[in-house]
Amino acid sequence: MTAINHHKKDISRSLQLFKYLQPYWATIAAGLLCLVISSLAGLAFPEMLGRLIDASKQDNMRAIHITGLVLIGLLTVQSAASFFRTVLFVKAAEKALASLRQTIYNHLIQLPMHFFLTRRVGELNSRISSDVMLLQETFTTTLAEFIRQLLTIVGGLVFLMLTSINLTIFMLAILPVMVIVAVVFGRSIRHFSQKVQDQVASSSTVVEETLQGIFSVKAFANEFREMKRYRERTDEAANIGIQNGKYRAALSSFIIMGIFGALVAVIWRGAVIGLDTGKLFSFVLYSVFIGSSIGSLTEIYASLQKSIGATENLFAILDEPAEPLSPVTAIAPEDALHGNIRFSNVSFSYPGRESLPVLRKISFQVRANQTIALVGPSGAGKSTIVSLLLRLYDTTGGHISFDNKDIHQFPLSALRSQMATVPQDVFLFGGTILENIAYGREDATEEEIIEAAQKANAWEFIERLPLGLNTIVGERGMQLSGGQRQRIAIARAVLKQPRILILDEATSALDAESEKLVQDALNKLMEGRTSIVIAHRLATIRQADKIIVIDKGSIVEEGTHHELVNIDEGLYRNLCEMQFTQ
Ligand SMILES: Nc1ncnc2c1ncn2[C@@H]1O[C@H](COP(=O)(O)OP(=O)(O)OP(=O)(O)O)[C@@H](O)[C@H]1O
Repeated sequence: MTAINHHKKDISRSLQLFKYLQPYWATIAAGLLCLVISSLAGLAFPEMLGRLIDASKQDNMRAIHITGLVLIGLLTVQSAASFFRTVLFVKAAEKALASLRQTIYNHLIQLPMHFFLTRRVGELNSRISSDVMLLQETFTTTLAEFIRQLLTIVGGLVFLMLTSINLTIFMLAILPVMVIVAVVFGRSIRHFSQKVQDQVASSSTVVEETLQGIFSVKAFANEFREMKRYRERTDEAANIGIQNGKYRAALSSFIIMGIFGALVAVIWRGAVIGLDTGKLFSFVLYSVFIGSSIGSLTEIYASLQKSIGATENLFAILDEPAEPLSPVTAIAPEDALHGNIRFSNVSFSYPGRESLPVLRKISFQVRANQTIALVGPSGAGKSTIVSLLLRLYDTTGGHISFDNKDIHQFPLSALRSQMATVPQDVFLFGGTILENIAYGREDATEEEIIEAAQKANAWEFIERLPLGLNTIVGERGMQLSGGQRQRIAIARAVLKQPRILILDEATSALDAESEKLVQDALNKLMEGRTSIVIAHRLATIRQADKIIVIDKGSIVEEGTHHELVNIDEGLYRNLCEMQFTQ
């Protein structure tokens, strides 16, 4: 019962797909018309061939020529119609699928962070590419084929009935049965071939493993054990292969006996009831058409099933609730941040890991334009505090407020657009340096970008590159050093002019020169705005207005550098001693 309901839901889902095709209904209607014309022309073909044969038997030259011309005309119509059918269907399908891809991607990118915690990027990517590709196949080919085969079957049957009802019934009793058996048989053989391939793959794993680990094989004198293992796997593959060969042989015998036998039976029967040669000829041709159409229908059914599955996957993404985002053009005065932040008894655990509290009743306050540093051992929860500040996740307890206004009262996009982060691992997109800096503010002019690069101490290395700002970075371009990447991220932040700046210090040590350049750039950037620094190297945060020491999700110490180093046995003092005595 539930399976049936599920199936119904899938189908109604698939019908929703037609919404994307709707804007192109005129193109599709024209395509359908071409499809009907080409199918009808195809259907008339055996009939005309039969007439040609009859005419030649009667030595009627005039009829021979006319029928020949009609046949050529039919072919011309059919080829032209099938040309336009393909062009029109592809056009409608491509446009509809592009809009489906856009809808899915637009939704996906607006989903909250926790959605991405449980999904793999590869899986999501394959939904947008291969699942949509499957639908492409369906819309451009499968559906058209489905209609064409149906028309062929129905139209073919009409022609057959007109020729001889008696023989039609005889044919229907045997041919479709044979075709369906052959197709089902063929499909199960394909499944079986998959098994053979799996077995072969498993035997080659033995070869790969043992050759890669040849040292261990020899060191443990395990050659004979491996030989036995390989023999077992290959023998098994051979057995399955032999079994598969038997099935395949049986299938070809079946096709010869069953399908050709059925055709012979039809011809025999036709001869018995005394059908004209031409009529018999077209009868057999129609029977072949119908037989192959029935065969393709089962294939089409399988492929439609796959498309329904793909649709289900795609719509599952659309079912996820998105974040309430909106394009930010200007910040409304009431949404403008002044830079005061307050955490009151904030607790948090990551979605799906509710039993593991990551933050426990954290309370602290930052006043506008202050710099505070978050310090603590790895895994203490520092990055998590930053994620909550950006409202990438919602707290599970307590409140966060900006300028005494609850975080939820700010439109999400407006809130995030007033903060900038310089992360530990700076992610650069595969474009130019210019584009990467402009990620901070899309409408920035080249002068502003250069100015930002100068403030970030990035300009001097950019200037020295042959292509300057137009140097391509990333995988297919130039690889930048850690310090250079950070300065690009700082330039992004400079361009954005955020009210609140979040710095996640790089843990990997930079050389002294880059370190100084990065630090100088950061110091300039931090002026006149609220800054939150996740500090790994404690030497850089002595000037912070406040240092918050976090351990296992709780605040354990809080104060200036001077206050904290004076706490006997304090965690901060301990961390400092460890770093400075190294
Ligand atoms: N996406 C996540 N899902 C589940 N648990 C997470 C996730 N991210 C972090 N955690 C857990 O939350 C805890 C705090 O992590 P967080 O990244 O905030 O620590 P951190 O203090 O920034 O550490 P580090 O200095 O190593 O960056 C860790 O125990 C971590 O395992």
